[in-house]
Amino acid sequence: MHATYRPRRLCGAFFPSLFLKSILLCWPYNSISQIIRWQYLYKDFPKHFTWNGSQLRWNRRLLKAQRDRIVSANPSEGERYYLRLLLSNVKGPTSFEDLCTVDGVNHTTFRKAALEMGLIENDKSLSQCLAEASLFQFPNALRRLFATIMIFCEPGDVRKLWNDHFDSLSEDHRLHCQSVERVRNMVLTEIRVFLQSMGKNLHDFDLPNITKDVNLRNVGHREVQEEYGIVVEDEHLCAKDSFNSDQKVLFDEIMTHVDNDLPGVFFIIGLGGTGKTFVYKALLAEVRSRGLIALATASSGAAANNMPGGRTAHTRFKIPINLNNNSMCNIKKQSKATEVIRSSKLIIWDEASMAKRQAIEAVDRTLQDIIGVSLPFGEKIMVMGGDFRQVLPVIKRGTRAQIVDSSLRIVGDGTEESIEGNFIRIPDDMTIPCTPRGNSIKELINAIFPSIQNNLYSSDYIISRAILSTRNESVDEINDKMIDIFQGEEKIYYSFDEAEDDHNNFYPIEFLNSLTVSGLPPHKLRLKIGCPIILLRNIDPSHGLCNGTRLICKGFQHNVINPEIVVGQHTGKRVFLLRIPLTLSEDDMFPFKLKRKQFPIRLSFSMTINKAQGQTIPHVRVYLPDSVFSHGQFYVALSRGISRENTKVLVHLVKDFRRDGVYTSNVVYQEKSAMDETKKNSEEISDSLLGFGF
Ligand SMILES: Nc1ncnc2c1ncn2[C@@H]1O[C@H](COP(=O)(O)OP(=O)(O)OP(=O)(O)O)[C@@H](O)[C@H]1O
Repeated sequence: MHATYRPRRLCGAFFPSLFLKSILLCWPYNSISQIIRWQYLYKDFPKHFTWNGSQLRWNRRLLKAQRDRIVSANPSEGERYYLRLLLSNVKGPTSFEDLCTVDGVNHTTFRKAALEMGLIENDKSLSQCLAEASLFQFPNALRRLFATIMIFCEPGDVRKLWNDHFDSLSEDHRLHCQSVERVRNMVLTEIRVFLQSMGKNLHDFDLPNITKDVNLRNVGHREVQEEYGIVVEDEHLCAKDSFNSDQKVLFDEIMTHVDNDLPGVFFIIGLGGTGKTFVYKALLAEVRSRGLIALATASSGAAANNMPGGRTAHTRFKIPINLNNNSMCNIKKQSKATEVIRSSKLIIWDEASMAKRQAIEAVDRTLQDIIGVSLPFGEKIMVMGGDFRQVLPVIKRGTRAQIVDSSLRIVGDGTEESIEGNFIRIPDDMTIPCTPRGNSIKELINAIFPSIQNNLYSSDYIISRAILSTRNESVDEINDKMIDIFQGEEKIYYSFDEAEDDHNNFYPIEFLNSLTVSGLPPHKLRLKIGCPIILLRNIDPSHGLCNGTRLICKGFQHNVINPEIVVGQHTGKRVFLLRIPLTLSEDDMFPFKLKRKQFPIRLSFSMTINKAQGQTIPHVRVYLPDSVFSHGQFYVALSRGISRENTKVLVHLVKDFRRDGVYTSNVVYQEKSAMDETKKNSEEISDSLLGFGF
């Protein structure tokens, strides 16, 4: 891309002593008001204004906007690079002094200003992150944060971090214990537990040894102890008393297998909200109350969080990311993970319909191998469940045939009357009238977040509503508008992006920053106290931090965020999050590998339909500027709410499709797969909630 105005003027800001009449130097004297200036970045200014050299002033550009860019600068160029970075991020600066002023403090160098603004990474960010987190005084969460840093951030000097922050890490224990050695052992033991839950150990890092075990629960196989230690809730134990007939048949059948030590594989299929999770919880409680191990797993973190002791199937079985038809899970026969699986009486896998067929087959093969029995799932009692009307396994840019091949089964019954192929009519009482794009978003927001200013600090209010849409662009647009409306102190976190192995600087930072990538957080993350966020990675699944966990931001500092978990079994827990390096597992979108260091979260006033799968959201608005594009999306969107009255849809009308009423095109795959053949030979329990065993 080339600049279309003369470089002498563009470069003025880079060489102020040579070219005095640059934008920055002229702004104080020209007629453009401050309000207008604040709307534009330096690089965008020539798109909207032209420079009149004789009058030494900027005038509004009357002709079509010009394409432009600031000449590039390399980090090795020092101040020139940092000036460019500031100009690319600060809107409407009036002078160089103004550009270097952050929170009222004037900095003497561009680098210092960029650092204070969070535009460049601080060498001491990890230490600062721990220091800032200690101000919130949640020592247990601080120890988890320490473990998270060890796992995700590859700190250079672990021992120094430990020494520098030992006082804060041990603050609560020191109140009750005089012995420094015992306190150190207690802190290290807890950190060891957190590390182990994330698949690492204390001796993987340069940390002191535990000289004496202070926690008996950790003797022997910790994972096994942990499963035995899961508290059985009375509510779940008594759930069977309110079962409907289908649930009762299922529960009794599965418990007969448990009681008589019979192997069995069951698949529970039911529409969203028909009580599958209700049955899983009752089964888990019943088996655990007998002193046996029942493992709760699910394909998504959100569903795993809905069951006590729930883990994602990927974490529990260590399913490889890149799967083929012969894959095995990464579990060693002598490992603790194997011991837990061997000791279990029952395994539940919720949302198995969302898992890739190859993942389930890998678990089947692995269980047969580690248990040493060549029967399905090594003769374990395996209860899988799901709803094939919902979103199927995600195959990036996969064809319909590839998606079908990766799925266990497709049950798009497609009973809804459709016209012109796949258009279905949305009931009138569920539609919101469509207005031009900008207005419709405004109306959606007003409809679902009425009186938001009176509810800024009500987590229940905020978390019980969301706008769902198909694509990230719409979701980001809504979230941007919402965070504008949301009142309160704002914090902006910029990501630190790099193209791995790009030694020739082919991909400038500015370009990397501009990329919006599904599955990665934004470059510019705007947060306010009380705003809802959703986690994009499995950080610490056993403590509720899974991909899909919803949280509310309760506090922030420069390098750390302190949110509260607001859904699932860990509701109410305060945690710490920090910037971690993130890449995409299957990154074939760019000819380079994008590495983005950012808090692994997005705002969740609005989220994609796929991200909402497994979540229950009482007030839902579905925004469809374009129609859904994959099997089950529309069904998932409509089944997130808990009532028809509180679920409404706004569809942008399709050109050339003129009919009374609101129509949208739906995608339903009706192919049959191998699983259907199996089902034909098995006993169906009911249409609404069916299970089968073999
Ligand atoms: N027999 C029952 N008695 C009382 N409440 C029930 C019963 N069955 C289900 N529920 C309630 O109905 C709601 C929906 O049930 P549940 O979450 O188990 O459905 P689901 O099939 O797992 O839904 P999804 O597929 O969306 O996850 C829950 O609030 C649950 O407590």
